[in-house]
Amino acid sequence: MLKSSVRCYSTAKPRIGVLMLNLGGPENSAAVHPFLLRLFSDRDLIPLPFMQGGKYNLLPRFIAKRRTPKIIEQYNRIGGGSPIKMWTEEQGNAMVERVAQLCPDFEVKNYTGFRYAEPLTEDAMDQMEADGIQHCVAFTQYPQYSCSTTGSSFNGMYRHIIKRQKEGNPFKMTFSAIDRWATHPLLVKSFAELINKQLETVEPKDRHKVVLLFSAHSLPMSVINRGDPYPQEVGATVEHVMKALNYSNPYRLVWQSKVGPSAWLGPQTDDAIKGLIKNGSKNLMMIPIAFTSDHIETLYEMDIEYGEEMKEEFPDANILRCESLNMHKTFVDCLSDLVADHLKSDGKTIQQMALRCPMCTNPTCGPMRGFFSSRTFPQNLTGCTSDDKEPMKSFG
Ligand SMILES: C=CC1=C(C)c2cc3[nH]c(cc4nc(cc5[nH]c(cc1n2)c(C)c5CCC(=O)O)C(CCC(=O)O)=C4C)c(C)c3C=C
Ligand code: FES
Ligand SMILES: [Fe+2]
Repeated sequence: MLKSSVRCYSTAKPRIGVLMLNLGGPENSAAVHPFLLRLFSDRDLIPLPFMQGGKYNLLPRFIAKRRTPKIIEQYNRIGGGSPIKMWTEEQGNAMVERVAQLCPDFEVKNYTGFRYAEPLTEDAMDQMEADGIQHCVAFTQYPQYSCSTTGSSFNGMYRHIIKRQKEGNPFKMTFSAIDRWATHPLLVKSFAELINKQLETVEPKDRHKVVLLFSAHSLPMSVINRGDPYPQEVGATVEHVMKALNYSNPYRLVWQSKVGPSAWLGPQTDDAIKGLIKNGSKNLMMIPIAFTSDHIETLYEMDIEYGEEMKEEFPDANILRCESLNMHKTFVDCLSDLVADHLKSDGKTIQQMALRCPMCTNPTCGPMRGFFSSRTFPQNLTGCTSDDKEPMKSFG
């Protein structure tokens, strides 16, 4: 629990901006191609061959253009676009309302910073500075850390900070980061509550037979073999949730959304569903364990591809899907607690941030990690005495 004993002596409240980082998604058909082009041009996500050529490299353009019609079709099936912006803004608004109660000594505003769709992270950072924000908390919306997701957003932020420095227009605001929260007790509680809610739709006699299929976005094996912490952190979330459920049901961790022909971490969610049904498990529940809201991966892939279409093939099967975290009350409390804890612990980031992947060869990862892991709040922001501060909790 948070103590309410932070004493502040400055009169004006420090202005904190919480930058909610995520991948983003296209809001309409016209936004699909620019989204995919940014995504396939990101070397922190996909180290394609011949990537050194920067804007002259044609491979991302070729892949994005070829993939666009198929992805437009998928977004059309879920209403024309991704709801990720709507959810991120609603979550952020509710979060700062609660943080205002938990941390009355700070003035806190939320911003959305997407990697591949608008509002872009770099633009959001510029906006924060223009709004007079004194300190930016880079708050990843991926609970489990991967260098291809949170790492990519942080690298992007770092490059933008350096760019403005070189242009002679450095940021005045300071930065700190919330980089991972895979085992935060309120995240775990949120999942347990939503799973129980879904289990209640099953007849009591069959409830304990439902196989809980925790499904996370997969990663290429090249990323796994580099030593990326994501699979371990996703596994940690799953184990904490199962413990909260008192291991009430059989369960497995499976991986979805493989892209392209290279090897990705498995088993794939669709193969696992088919295999389990063939092996006699008729009651299954998919749980999106690495996403904080609905978007194409839940609404199209899980609900349509693995839900509706699978039911045509296996009419006897009962394939459920646990609701996404979206605006679940306990989840909003989770986001608020993370930010409040960060502010009250003086923005100290955890040691984990300084550790690069054992096989990392990306020269931009080093400086970025050093930058964020060494950040603390400037004293004049909080005006608090040092013995008031609590150590930041680690939820990695
Ligand atoms: C934990 C979340 C995610 C990880 C890890 C991740 C890795 C990853 N993704 C791609 C390629 C694509 N991802 C796409 C969409 C997409 N990815 C995530 C999350 C993670 N990605 C989300 C939430 C979404 C949906 C966005 C929305 O609709 O709002 C896409 C675009 C869709 C498609 O073309 O299939 C691609 C491509 C790679 C290569 C990767 C790891 C290296
Ligand atoms: S890829 Fe993980 S630290 Fe560089
Ligand atoms: Fe993805």
